[in-house]
Amino acid sequence: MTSATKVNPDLSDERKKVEFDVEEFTNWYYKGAENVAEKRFLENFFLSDPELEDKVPTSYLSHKEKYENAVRKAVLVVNKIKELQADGRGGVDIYMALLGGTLGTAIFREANPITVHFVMFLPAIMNHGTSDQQAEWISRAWNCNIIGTYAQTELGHGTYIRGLETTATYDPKSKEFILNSPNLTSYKWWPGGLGHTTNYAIVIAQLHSLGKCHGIQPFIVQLRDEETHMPLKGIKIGEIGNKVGMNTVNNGFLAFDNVRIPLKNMLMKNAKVLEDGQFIKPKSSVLTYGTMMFVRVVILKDMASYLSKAVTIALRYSMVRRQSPIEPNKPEPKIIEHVTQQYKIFPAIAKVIVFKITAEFLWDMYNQVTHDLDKGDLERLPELHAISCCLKAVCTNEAAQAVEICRLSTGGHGYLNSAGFQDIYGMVTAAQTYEGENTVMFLQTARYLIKCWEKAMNGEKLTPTVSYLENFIKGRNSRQSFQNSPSGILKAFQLAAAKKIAESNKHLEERKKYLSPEEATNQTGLELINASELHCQAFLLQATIEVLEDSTKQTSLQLRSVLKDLLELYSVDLALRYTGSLLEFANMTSSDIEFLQRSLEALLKKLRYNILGIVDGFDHPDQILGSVLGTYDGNVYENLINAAMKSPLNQEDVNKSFHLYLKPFMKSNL
Ligand SMILES: Cc1cc2nc3c(=O)[nH]c(=O)nc-3n(C[C@H](O)[C@H](O)[C@H](O)COP(=O)(O)OP(=O)(O)OC[C@H]3O[C@@H](n4cnc5c(N)ncnc54)[C@H](O)[C@@H]3O)c2cc1C
Repeated sequence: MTSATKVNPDLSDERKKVEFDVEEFTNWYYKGAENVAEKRFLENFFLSDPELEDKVPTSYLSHKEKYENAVRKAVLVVNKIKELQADGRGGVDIYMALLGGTLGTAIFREANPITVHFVMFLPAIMNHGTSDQQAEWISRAWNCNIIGTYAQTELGHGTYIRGLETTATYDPKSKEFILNSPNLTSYKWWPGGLGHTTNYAIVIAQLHSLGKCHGIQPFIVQLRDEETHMPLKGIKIGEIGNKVGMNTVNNGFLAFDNVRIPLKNMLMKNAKVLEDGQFIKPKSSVLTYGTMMFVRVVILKDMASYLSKAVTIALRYSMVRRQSPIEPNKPEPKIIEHVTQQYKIFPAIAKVIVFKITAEFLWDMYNQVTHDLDKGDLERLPELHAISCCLKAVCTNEAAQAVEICRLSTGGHGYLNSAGFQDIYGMVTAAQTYEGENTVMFLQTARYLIKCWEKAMNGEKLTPTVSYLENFIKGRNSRQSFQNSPSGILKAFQLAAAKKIAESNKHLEERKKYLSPEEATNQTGLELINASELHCQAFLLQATIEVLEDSTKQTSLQLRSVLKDLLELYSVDLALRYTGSLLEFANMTSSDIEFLQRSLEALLKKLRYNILGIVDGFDHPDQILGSVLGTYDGNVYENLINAAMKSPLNQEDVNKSFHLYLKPFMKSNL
């Protein structure tokens, strides 16, 4: 972690003031010293390889060069993983660390072009393929003899997958499907790696057989020749162009003109087509939820990781940057002394911990539910689906907002690409849209909440994440006054969520009297989203309170006290951000708000000298941060000028444009 250069005294002085053992926090955060050792080993193994280092910052490369460099590195990384595995080291976790997360994004600042192969193509074959199909494809895919993507979204449809227009028509004579893109809006659009990287895809298409449409089904389709990589006959393929971020993912488009694939290429674990064209319905559609939820857990973990990078950069910079005397005639303070600056960064640091804890909580819940599923028990599946939808939406929304605030907290220098915020933001904001657009995610959770409300009103027992609705209906907590503590704030959120769900349901029912149920839901959408968000915020707080209480039993008093302060800061900030809902629904008064405001200010002050230990404890080496403002040594001005000197324009004193354009132009006006 330590840098070879001399540490800026402003930062080393700050480090001396931290009251807890930073390594103890790191071990707690990564759940054990063994995990920390493994993390550090992997970081060193990959980041010390000169072939994976970018001599010229990739932001100076052309779009094409960036892509080619990313493919080169993707191959190197997979080969290095195989090298590790040959030494008996590491399993699937290594792939997770390198495809996204902090290590993956240190190597691929704008993401890895073959990530979708591992996180969607392979899991799709495992989840939707029969054992014969798995035997045929998995080892070739796992060894990267073929590289695939997941092609669902089209130009015309993303969210509404039933509206997809690509067709797969079964021909019983040849025992083949014929794939077609009947119009421009049916072009596949967005799949990662589809442009020029992959040669296979899972294509989601409308299945037609014996003159009937049987809805969307997954097909495995070869797109390019395995030797020449040329697109196969009838396949039109390319890249969709530059994006806000993730520019090395090579998202592509794809169209089919009478492309034939054999019957065995429809993934048939669930629905089936027989040789004569007969369609056999799947036994249960819920079985397909598994992959989606797994990906959402990964997204939550990634949000914590990406935000932890942004807060580390913002906080370290704030402890070496001096600006604007607070009192006249006094020296300029570190900008962290401005209380408004503390408020920009400290709550975001608390969010990192809350998101990480909740991701792990969700992961345990996912494993429990999958275990129940294997025994044929589907009871908790809708609950898991509902909570994973709103968590995905809240955590990606909040992470995107927080990363942007971190950037703003570093003033003008944060706007430089070398500060590192742009790539982090590109990764985070993309997750607000992919794997289920956030508004739609909130609405899916709301649908579940309304169903639970109806059940609770009928006296039925509810599953744990919604059991607070039963308490509310029984009038157990509706009269309680607001209490300023994490558990008090949690109760207030549960009360507000319950009342908002009740109110949304009331308005929904009123509208259903003169509108169709669907249009009534549409008209009630704003309130439903609000209810869903309150429910989710309550869950995040509840999970964190429970896990922190349990996991800090063995920690030192000093660390426990700082984690308690962070939890309080998180909950107080949350309450202040939602005063509208809490005043309306949760017995909050204006004097409660005044008290919360004082608590917030007191907590910022309390955390002021310990907070650096938390970001240092996230344990991100400089290469992971990839930021001139966030290095461990805090020598930001030296870093800034060194980075500027890497600009290709600075490699010569006079650029040719002077002789070509500026000089003739300037002299012509003599
Ligand atoms: C970086 C990135 C990577 C991606 N990778 C892949 C990939 O590998 N494979 C793949 O198949 N796809 C991929 N996608 C596509 C992604 O899954 C879709 O963009 C996403 O599902 C949203 O669909 P859409 O773009 O059609 O938006 P739309 O569905 O058109 O949404 C536009 C607006 O309409 C609103 N809206 C839509 N429906 C409703 C509703 N029912 N109620 C209320 N509001 C609604 C939305 O909230 C949004 O504001 C990727 C996208 C991105 C950005």
